[in-house]
This record gives sequence, C-alpha cells and structure tokens, in this order.
Amino acid sequence: MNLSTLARTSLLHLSPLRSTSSTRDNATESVAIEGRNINFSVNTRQGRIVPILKDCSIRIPSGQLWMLLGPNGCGKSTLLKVVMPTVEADVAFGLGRLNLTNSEVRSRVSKALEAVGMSEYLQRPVQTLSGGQKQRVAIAGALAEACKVLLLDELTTFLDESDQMGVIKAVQNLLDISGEVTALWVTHRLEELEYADGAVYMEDGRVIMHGDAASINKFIKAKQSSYINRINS
Ligand SMILES: Nc1ncnc2c1ncn2[C@@H]1O[C@H](COP(=O)(O)OP(=O)(O)OP(=O)(O)O)[C@@H](O)[C@H]1O
Repeated sequence: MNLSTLARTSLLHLSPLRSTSSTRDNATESVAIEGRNINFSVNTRQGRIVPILKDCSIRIPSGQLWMLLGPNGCGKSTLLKVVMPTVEADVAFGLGRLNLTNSEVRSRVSKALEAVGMSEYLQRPVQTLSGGQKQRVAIAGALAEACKVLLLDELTTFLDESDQMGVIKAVQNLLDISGEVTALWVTHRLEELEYADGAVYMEDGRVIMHGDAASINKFIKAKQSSYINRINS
C-alpha cells in the first residue's frame, strides 16, 4: 500500500523507569519498555485513514525476556517499530550511568542535538530517520556524554550526497561550537578533504604523509593519475 503520511499518537517510555510491581514481595521493579494507549494509523494516498494499532498498552520489566505473539497482520512489527527509542531517549542512553538529574539530562541532550542540527527531531523514533540523521544522532550521543575526542569511521560511506554533507557539517559545527572537541574521520572520499583542517595518508601500515588537507589531496590525486597512466600505457 502506498502511503503519503504516517500518523502516530502514543505515550511511550523507555528505561529507566521505576514502577510498583505486583510481584510476590511487592518490590519496586525497573521497567525497560512501557507504552500506554498507543494508537497508530496510516493515511493512504486515497486519503483513507487505516488504524493499525488501537489503544495498545504494554509494560516490560528490565532484564526479562518477553515474547510478542498474535496472528499475521495483527500489528506486532508495527508495535515494535513504534516502541523504538525516540531520538531523545537514544541520545540520553549513555547518560544513565552518570547519575545526573532529569533536568541535567534534558539540557545535555538538547545542547547535543542542537550542535548536530537535530533539535526538531527530539520525539522522532530513531528508526524513521535517514542514514545521515542517524549518524548525527549517534554523534550527539557522544557529545552529550562530553566526549572530547570523536573517532569517526567511514560515517558517510552509505549516505547520499545530501546526507553526507549534513553529517560533515554537523561535525564541523560542533567542533566550532565547543572549541575543545577533536575529531579524526576515516574516509575514502577525497571530496571530504575540503572540510578538513588536516589529514593523514597511510599505505601498507605506514603513515606516508601527515599535514594540511590540500597538500594531501594533491598528493593522492597525483598518485591516482600516475597509476591510471601506468595501466593505460
Ligand atoms: N506502512 C503501512 N502501510 C499500510 N499498512 C500497513 C503499514 N504497516 C503495517 N501495515 C498493515 O498493518 C497490519 C499490521 O502489520 P504488522 O506487520 O505490524 O503485523 P504483524 O503482526 O507483524 O504481521 P506478521 O505476523 O505477518 O509479520 C497489516 O495489515 C499491515 O498490512
């Protein structure tokens, strides 16, 4: 079925949540996934609204294995996608171990998302983002944890040109804003050198050249044309 838009209303929490358990000892147990009254509909191209999830509520305690069952087409996969973490939960994930207050967590998440140009995606499920947007959210996660060094391995390999630029610009922007974050970016794409302050070129386990990005670009291009000339001769 072709869709023009997706509509979703839900109240969803992903860990860490505390709730009163109905278990034998009435102990407080941690809830990893909780969705309340989740509704999800799709709008067809013909303008018809098709309800898929109808007022679903689930509560899954931390550290347990639960199964989701039901006949084909009843909505299991859709429910799973809708309970996928939001951008906000994803960026906040690594902060769980830092013993921060909720307002500190919110402030860090919002600053990190701002730095990568993703503020307006706070409540979007990560799974609905493009590849480049997901990379930017991952970078925001590192930033929220106050990482001072980012080691970024081929972030843009499978991205189209606009996503590729979005990620490069997000990294550049956060370096400009923070003034104290350093990034080392692994790439095969020579055109990305235009955005680098410096570069390192390796061959066969050795650093062959280390310096300004323009000189390294020139060096690699000269090597490439000499190689092409050799195989054409
Ligand atoms: N994007 C969509 N557009 C239109 N209909 C959709 C969309 N996503 C899901 N549906 C419909 O919603 C219903 C639930 O689909 P879903 O894949 O969640 O079911 P399921 O329980 O996981 O099925 P199965 O057991 O066959 O994998 C199906 O009728 C499906 O065709």
